[in-house]
Amino acid sequence: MPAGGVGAPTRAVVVVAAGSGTRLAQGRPKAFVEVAGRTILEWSLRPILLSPAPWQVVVVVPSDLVDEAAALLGSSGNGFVTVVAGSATRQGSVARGLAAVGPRVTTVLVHDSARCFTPTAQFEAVASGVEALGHGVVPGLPVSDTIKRVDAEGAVVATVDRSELVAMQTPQGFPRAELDAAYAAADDEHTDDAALYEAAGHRVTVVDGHAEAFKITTPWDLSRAAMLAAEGTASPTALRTGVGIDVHAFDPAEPLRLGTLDWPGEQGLAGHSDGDAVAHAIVDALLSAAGQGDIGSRFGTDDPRYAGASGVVFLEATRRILTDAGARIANVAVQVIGNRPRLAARRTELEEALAILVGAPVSVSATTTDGLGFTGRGEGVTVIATALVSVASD
Ligand SMILES: Nc1ccn([C@@H]2O[C@H](COP(=O)(O)OP(=O)(O)OP(=O)(O)O)[C@@H](O)[C@H]2O)c(=O)n1
Ligand SMILES: C[C@](O)(CO)[C@H](O)COP(=O)(O)O
Repeated sequence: MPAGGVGAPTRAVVVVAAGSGTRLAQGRPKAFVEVAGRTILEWSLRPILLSPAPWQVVVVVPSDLVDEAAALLGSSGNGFVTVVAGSATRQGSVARGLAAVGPRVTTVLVHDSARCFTPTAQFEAVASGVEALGHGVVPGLPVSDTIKRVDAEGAVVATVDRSELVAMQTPQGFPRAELDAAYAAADDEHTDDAALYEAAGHRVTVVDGHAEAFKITTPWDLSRAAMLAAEGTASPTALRTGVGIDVHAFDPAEPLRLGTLDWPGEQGLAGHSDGDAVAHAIVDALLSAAGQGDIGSRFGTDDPRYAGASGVVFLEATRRILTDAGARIANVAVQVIGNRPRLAARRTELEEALAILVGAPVSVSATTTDGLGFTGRGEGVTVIATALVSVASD
C-alpha cells in the first residue's frame, strides 16, 4: 500500500541522517557509525518503532548511501518507511525529507538521527503537543553552565541570565502545512527547524527534553552512547512474526461479514461472533507475534460481550492489547482459502479497511483448493494470517 493511501498514518517523522560527522571523525558519515553493534541510524529509529502510534518515517541519508540504508532498514518491505537522499546542509536535507511526506500527514516531526537515544515518550509528547496547541512544539533542557557573552577578542561583555535559556533538542514538531510553507519561503539558513518556523511568524512552545536525547557530535559523545547501550538503557528492538488460522462453515441463513466488510448476496459464516474469519485470523496472528496469547484466551466464547461481536471489535481490542504491551505492528498478510466470495474486485477496499483498523499495511490474497476438501466442496472458508511486530528486546 502506498505511504499516502487510505489507512496511512497522519503523523510523520523526518529523521535527518545525511550529515558527514566531521566532528566525530570516524571516517564514515555519522549515521553509519556503529554503537554496540548497531548503526546510529538503526538506534535512532528504535524509539519510533516502539511508539504505539503509527508513524510515516522518512529517513534522509547521504545520496551515495540510500541503497545501503534501505537494505539496513528493510524499508522495501514496509510501506511506511521511505529513504531519500539528503543535501549539503541540514536544512536542505530536512526539505528533501518533507517532500517525501505523504498527503494524509497533518503533524510532522523533524528529528536528528544523531540524537539516537531519544526516549519514545519525547516523540509522543511533541506530537500530541502540536495536535493540542496547533503550533510548533520543541523539547528543550535548561542550561546547566554559566553562560557569558564575549567579544571578538574573547573579552567578557556580559553574564547572561541563564534562567531564560533552554538548549534545543529534537524531535521538533509542527503542523505539517505551516512547516511546508515556512520551508518554501525560507531564504536564510537556520540551525534548527523551530528557528525557520519562528521566522515565518509562528509560535513555538518548549516542552521538557531528556538528557538521553543528547546529540552525538564528538568522540566523547560516542563513548557516552556506548555506555548507555551497554547499560541497557537503550534496549534494541526485536522483530517477531506470528501466525493465525480460522475456519468457519457457511450458514445460508446469515449475511456474510468478512474482513469487516459486508458481502451482499453471499452466504454468511456460522460462529459465536459474526463469523468474520479474516478478522479472527488476524487477531490470532497479532497476539501470537506479540506473545499475548490467542483469541480464545483473550476473548472467550463464554464472554457475553463477544456474542455476535463484529471483527472491528476484536481488531480494535487486539490493537489496544499490543499497544499496552509496547508492541508495534509492522504489517499483516492474509490468505483466504475458499470458493466464495470472490475477493479480487474488492481487494483494495478490503486491504484499506483492515489497514485502518490494524494501523499498518495489510495485504490480502485468495486461493481455492481445486475442489478438494471442505473448502473445495463449498462448505466454508479457511483463513491464514501472518503478522510482523516490533517489541523491545532484552
Ligand atoms: N547536510 C546535512 C547535515 C546534517 N544532517 C543531519 O542533521 C543532524 C544534526 O547535524 P550534526 O549532528 O551537526 O551532524 P553532522 O553535520 O554530521 O556533523 P558535523 O557538523 O560534525 O559534520 C544529524 O542527524 C545529521 O545527520 C543532515 O541530514 N544533512
Ligand atoms: C537541530 C539541533 O539538533 C537542535 O539542537 C541542532 O541545531 C542541530 O545541530 P547542528 O550541529 O547545528 O547541525
